[in-house]
Amino acid sequence: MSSFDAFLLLSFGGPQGPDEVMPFLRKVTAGRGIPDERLTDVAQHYLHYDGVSPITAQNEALLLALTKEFERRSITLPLYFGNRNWHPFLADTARTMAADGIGRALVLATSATGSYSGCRQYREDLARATVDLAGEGVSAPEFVKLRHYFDLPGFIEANANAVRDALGQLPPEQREDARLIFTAHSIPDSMNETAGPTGGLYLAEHTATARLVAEAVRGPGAQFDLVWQSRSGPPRVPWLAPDINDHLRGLAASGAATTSGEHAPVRAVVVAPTGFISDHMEVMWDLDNEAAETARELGLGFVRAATAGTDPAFVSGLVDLVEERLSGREPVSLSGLGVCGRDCPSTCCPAPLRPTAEPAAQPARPAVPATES
Ligand SMILES: CC1=C(CCC(=O)O)c2cc3nc(cc4[nH]c(cc5[nH]c(cc1n2)c(C)c5CCC(=O)O)c(CCC(=O)O)c4C)C(CCC(=O)O)=C3C
Ligand SMILES: [Fe+2]
Repeated sequence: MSSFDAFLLLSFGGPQGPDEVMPFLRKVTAGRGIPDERLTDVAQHYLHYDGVSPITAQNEALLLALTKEFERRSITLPLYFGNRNWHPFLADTARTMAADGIGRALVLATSATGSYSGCRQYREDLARATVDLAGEGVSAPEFVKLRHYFDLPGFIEANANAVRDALGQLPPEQREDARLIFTAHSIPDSMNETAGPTGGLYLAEHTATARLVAEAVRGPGAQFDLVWQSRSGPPRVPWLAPDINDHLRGLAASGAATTSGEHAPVRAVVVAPTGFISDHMEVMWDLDNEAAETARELGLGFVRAATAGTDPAFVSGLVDLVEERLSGREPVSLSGLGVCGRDCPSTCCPAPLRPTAEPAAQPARPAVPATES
């Protein structure tokens, strides 16, 4: 059994005012081949909310809820918070942890699934912070990233609660037939193809979450759609499709195939962003503004389900995940995909080739240790 002396919440980060929007976006997209028009577009999403991304406040709320749950269960690890792209930056947090005498920390990333963007890039961030601190003569803690939690019972329960609440907001006559649509962040097809030890893990994990939530709400074999949102990158590069807006148009035009093979008109949808653990900018802009507007134009009833956020079932599930590592308890996998993201081979989820980026603009990628138990 291994011992840990701290817990680190590791996230993406987001701007906290209008002046921070462009510097944040440049940092996120450096060397990524994202067209300038897309950057200007996304800047408008943030500026619409006075340049404040919701993600930092959401993470602070999660950290507070986790702190309380640690206390309730008498887990004495101190909790820290650091980000990849904005304050508090991971390297600063790691420096504080080192000064506090932390030797080994469990890390929870705010992405529940695998892929380069959702998993490996966080491992690289941890490795880079360690290298950066070593350059200052500081020895960073050893970081151990927790496994993926896309099928954690508490995550499924929190999302199922949210879908039930959303269905309850539809007019009674639309509830039973409302289409359950799950969304996650689109990624390039090629990133999905290389996700996980044998490929396709991003799609497999999001499909598992969607199925488990749909079945928790409507019973075994329940119908559901899994679609994608927030695509970026040049149009000629294929990303996971269909996009939520195209999907809504398709449903309105041709209806949905029922189990008996007929096409029934779709009158209402519940859209559950199970690919996000809290209300990120992508959820607020791409769903609450854009997709809601598409549905309105099509005359479709539309309710967006809440994200897991600080739902007590989710918070408790995350602390189960911590206790699993503290006590060596057997992991629970509801989906049958098994334990994902724990002992990753070094070839797992490789950084995508970015043909449009200047080689010099590529940040140096520190080696990621193959295993880390
Ligand atoms: C899989 C995935 C998650 C995981 C889900 C999770 O971890 O929750 C995620 C999270 C997030 N992505 C975020 C923001 C952005 N992502 C971008 C760009 C990209 N994301 C990608 C994928 C993902 N992204 C990809 C393949 C790109 C293309 C560039 C590249 O190959 O790296 C861009 C650039 C502009 C644009 O093109 O949109 C921005 C601003 C925020 C913060 C939101 C806030 O402020 O609330 C969060 C949590
Ligand atoms: Fe992103």
